[in-house]
Amino acid sequence: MRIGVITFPGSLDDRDARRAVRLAGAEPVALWHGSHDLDGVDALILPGGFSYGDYLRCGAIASLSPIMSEVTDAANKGMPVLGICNGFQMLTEAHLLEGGLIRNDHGSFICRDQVLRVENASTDWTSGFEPGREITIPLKNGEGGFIASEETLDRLEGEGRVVFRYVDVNPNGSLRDIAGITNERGNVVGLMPHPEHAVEPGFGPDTAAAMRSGVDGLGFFTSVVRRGLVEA
Ligand SMILES: NC(=O)CC[C@H](N)C(=O)O
Repeated sequence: MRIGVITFPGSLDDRDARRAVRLAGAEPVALWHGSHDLDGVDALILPGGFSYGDYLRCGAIASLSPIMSEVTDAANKGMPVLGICNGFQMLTEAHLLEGGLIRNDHGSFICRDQVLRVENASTDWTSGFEPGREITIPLKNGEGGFIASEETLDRLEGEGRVVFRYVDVNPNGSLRDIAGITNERGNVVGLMPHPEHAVEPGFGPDTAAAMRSGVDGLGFFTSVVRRGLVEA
């Protein structure tokens, strides 16, 4: 399986995403935002970072990059697409996911190890987790507050499209503690915390629970690889 990781001007975590893909047993493919060529990949990752210096709104300018028309077509045809942090912001700006991300309610950038509950373990990127499993992965952002209308929130909840919820602490004022969501089909997933930074023991979060595994983020990448192999 070949998984494309798109680099935008100001991307930061594209390299770690490619490393996570490799550790999960797939081939990472570096893609450039200014291209219209997805190079025949089987899945896509929009990585974290500070695309276009976070001007206007985080992810707003990157969502208009040339490659986003191909990303949109591929997503609508069912290709697995994962947006991590800045990538999640781009997916909402591109209307591939609902809602939006606003400035953290406390007004500051936050960087911490964050516990999440996997609420939906049937998406392309979470099928390897048991439903309800709690995982710890890093969180680092300035605009992580998830918002949507009450009607949209009710629909997301009713359709099981809240994929991750913050546990213990709501770090940014996200409505209903939502950390990540999916589209109707379950192939497009976006979340604020960073699974690609928790894929190797000794390099991820240093809380006691996370130290026991250190690889809570790897399941995102192995989930899509396993699904790809099953469907191949
Ligand atoms: N880690 C990230 O991707 C950060 C996203 C964005 N620049 C923010 O601060 O919200």
